[in-house]
Amino acid sequence: MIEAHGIGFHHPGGDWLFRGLTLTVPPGAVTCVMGPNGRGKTTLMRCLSGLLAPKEGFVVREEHVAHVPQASPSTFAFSVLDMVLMGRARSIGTFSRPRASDVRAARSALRRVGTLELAERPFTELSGGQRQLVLVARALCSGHRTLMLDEPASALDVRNQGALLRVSRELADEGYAVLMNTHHPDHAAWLADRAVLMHTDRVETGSAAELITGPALTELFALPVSTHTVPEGRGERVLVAPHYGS
Ligand SMILES: Nc1ncnc2c1ncn2[C@@H]1O[C@H](COP(=O)(O)OP(=O)(O)OP(=O)(O)O)[C@@H](O)[C@H]1O
Repeated sequence: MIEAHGIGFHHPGGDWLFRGLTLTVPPGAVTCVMGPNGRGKTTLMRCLSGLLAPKEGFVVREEHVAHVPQASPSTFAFSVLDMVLMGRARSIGTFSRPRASDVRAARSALRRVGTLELAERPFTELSGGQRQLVLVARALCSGHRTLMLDEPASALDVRNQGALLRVSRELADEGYAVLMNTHHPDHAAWLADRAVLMHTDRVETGSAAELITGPALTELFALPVSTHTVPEGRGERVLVAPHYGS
């Protein structure tokens, strides 16, 4: 659980990205943050996880946060398994060797995101999408029950996007607090229980069902967006259709 009380942030010499923002990232739910490029989604996530200190207000965290950054190249050719084991650095200790239970947890996290067969490969040789999935496994392996994922699907093919969405849903159903920045309103419509819409002039927070609507997304992205309800499984699914123009 994370609670932000009236937080605000601006970079040195920059305008306020948000001010007076109060929101909760509750356990047992997925909260999706959406907004245009450069609006401040990553900055907000870094304030919530403790990587940045807000310039006003304060954040209450019940426990450590597992943060999955936007996929970035790694300089050192660690094996994928070692990369995931780094998620357990706090429990392993700086100069100790991982225990068998740590290795089991790392392999289990890799299996959960469908990348166990990559365990012995050097992380530097993976594709962008494979790296993203391994970084999610590293967060899972940490044992922390608050997960923050910064655009985790940006390099994934549609099958792996589906796998990531299903794992995120399962984790929330198991009681994790999941916060996800996404450029895919369709993903948010499928996954989110709660939403944070970072409009140009304000930030809205609330239930996903109320906030993720055609008119709200049209305003958010300054582009016509419609939503369509279609049958899926035993329920219904909201499809989001941006109208890119001709
Ligand atoms: N270290 C920094 N110093 C100064 N300005 C910064 C710094 N980091 C980010 N910014 C600026 O803050 C604003 C918000 O950046 P941020 O990365 O939070 O946006 P975002 O919504 O996550 O963007 P995107 O969707 O493109 O990833 C941008 O205008 C960016 O240029």
